[in-house]
Amino acid sequence: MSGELSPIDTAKFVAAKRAVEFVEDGMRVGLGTGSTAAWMVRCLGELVREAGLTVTGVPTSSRTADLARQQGIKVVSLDEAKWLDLTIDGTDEFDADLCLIKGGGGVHLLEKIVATASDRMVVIADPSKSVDQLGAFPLPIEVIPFGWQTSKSLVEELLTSMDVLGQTTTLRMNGDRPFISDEGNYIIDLHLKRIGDPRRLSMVLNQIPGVVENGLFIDICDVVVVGHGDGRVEVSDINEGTFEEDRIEFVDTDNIFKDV
Ligand SMILES: O=C(CO)[C@H](O)[C@H](O)COP(=O)(O)O
Repeated sequence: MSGELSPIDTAKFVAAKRAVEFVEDGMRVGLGTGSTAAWMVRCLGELVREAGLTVTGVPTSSRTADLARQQGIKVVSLDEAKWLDLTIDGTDEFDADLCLIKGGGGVHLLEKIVATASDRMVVIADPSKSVDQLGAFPLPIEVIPFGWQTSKSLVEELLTSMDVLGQTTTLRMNGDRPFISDEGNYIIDLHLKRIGDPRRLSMVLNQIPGVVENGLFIDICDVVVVGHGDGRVEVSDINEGTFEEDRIEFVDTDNIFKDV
């Protein structure tokens, strides 16, 4: 293993390295957002440059689009690609059913649209993302700026009848201004501590008109690849009911930091 990477970066890197093995020549691939997904974009870029792999990428954020282009990956919009073979993305939490909380980076709306338009979603994670029950990580909801305080109050009222442990809600900030998503919306974080019924919560949150989308991914993720700091990788496929262990022996980070 490389001595240059911290254990957490090694974990993210090996998960990403293993996940890009799912990508086949000619595939249209959804590219997630976040620090783990960035490793995946670099690993994919390396395959494009060094192994001649042909892929078309649909990024889930402007950040990922910039990185993908820098890595030599062809980038198109979702409507140009129409449908995707595969999406690879990070997560903030995943449970045993491969339900997720995403949106720590504020782009769960685009991530959910892209993952839902894919034959398969592969999630890459370090072990800290695995939870028995979702909810320790704040659940983001993207809301329309118009009447956002009213939408926030409606969400708070709704939470009183939900199976959750905490009910605090906060507007996500960027310094002294509200954080603005790529789509021009606000993000409200729900500090729920424990979510008893993620499926129901996801459905009812999206019934509030000002809520565009919540960060719960239910029945969307097919495979989770968990990397470890010592190079071990675990691959769980919920549809096949399989679990495999693997190891990435050698981490060569020189190639993946090359720009084209
Ligand atoms: O959902 C996301 C962005 O909206 C990210 O995938 C999630 O926040 C994980 O990020 P990281 O890999 O940096 O821990």
